[in-house]
Amino acid sequence: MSDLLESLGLVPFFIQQLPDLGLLQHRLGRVTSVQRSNYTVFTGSGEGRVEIASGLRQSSALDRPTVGDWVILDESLSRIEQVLERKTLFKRIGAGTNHEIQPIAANIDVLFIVSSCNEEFKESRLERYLTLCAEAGAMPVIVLTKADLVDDVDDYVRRARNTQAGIPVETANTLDASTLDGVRSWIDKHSTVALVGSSGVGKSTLVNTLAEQMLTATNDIREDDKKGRHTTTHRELHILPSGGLLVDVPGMRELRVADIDQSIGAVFEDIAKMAEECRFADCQHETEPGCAVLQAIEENKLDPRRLANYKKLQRENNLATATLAEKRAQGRAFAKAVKSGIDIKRKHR
Ligand SMILES: Nc1nc2c(ncn2[C@@H]2O[C@H](COP(=O)(O)OP(=O)(O)OP(=O)(O)O)[C@@H](O)[C@H]2O)c(=O)[nH]1
Ligand SMILES: [Zn+2]
Repeated sequence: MSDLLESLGLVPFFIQQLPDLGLLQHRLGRVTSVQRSNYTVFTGSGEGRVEIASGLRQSSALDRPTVGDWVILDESLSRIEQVLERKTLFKRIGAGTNHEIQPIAANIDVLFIVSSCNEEFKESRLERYLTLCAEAGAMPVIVLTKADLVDDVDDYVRRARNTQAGIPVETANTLDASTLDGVRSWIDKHSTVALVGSSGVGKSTLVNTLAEQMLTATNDIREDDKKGRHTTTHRELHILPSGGLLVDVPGMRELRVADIDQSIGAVFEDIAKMAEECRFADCQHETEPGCAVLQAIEENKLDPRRLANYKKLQRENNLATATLAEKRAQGRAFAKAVKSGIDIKRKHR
């Protein structure tokens, strides 16, 4: 296997899916950026711009390639023929008219959920990101930045640890590389990481310090296109100089709730467990008698804020699911109306 493929994060999970190991030579690659129907793919023989085969173009949005995907190219190395099964997938509800669920980034192993030790820090925000991370199937790590600016870092760490059982929490001054050993310990040479967090918490600074200032230099590569103009290739998957990969796509920064029903239970395991003791199986933990969750709040075993956020995320998920179903029904009705319009026209001819 080429060193390049290895440094791109190729692991047995993907190799095992190849029908023929000969594909490793030139035809297996990883998607490093997507721009409309243009895909940049890195293979063992370097970087190339490709399109997708017509079969894939007709498949649902979720099945089409996205940044981080491992793909197989056709023999002419100009089209993506197949997308390998993904380890993890971050997705969102598309902004288009049909509200399709679209992939944002695939095969991210570790998600750094970045928050700073100041007013920006909110448990509810962390819980939201944790739920989305559980939905994607990635490993979450909370990174608390600006630790150099406060005296009570331990208090932030304690609060962050309470957002999900067993969640790792690292602290950092992102301007000082010597404080990043904890963060670095989560990045091994085959792993792909991504960051989420509010504006200003230090994501870019963290990335730049991790990459020893080299990333921004390699970020955008100017090259000549066929018409002799300068174009800028923007990569969204970067190889870190110290090994490991970083996905930086705009969509990751504004993660929104979409179909997280199962994952809410994973993050709020404590509440789910308590709810098993409620008298009524469908207890909403509002005013019901014999509610074990409300009792836990009364006994100071559960933060009322956490219960409120749990309910809020559930409501949002229900709403997103309902909106999606409604839009799809509207879409079908519209398609039917158009079709019957065509039928009517035909009859009149
Ligand atoms: N003292 C201190 N300052 C920090 C730290 N992290 C970030 N900053 C500062 O906070 C400001 C915002 O940092 P950015 O890295 O731009 O934040 P960001 O999360 O990338 O923000 P967006 O690009 O808007 O999403 C900059 O002025 C940084 O120098 C830290 O750990 N300690
Ligand atoms: Zn209850």
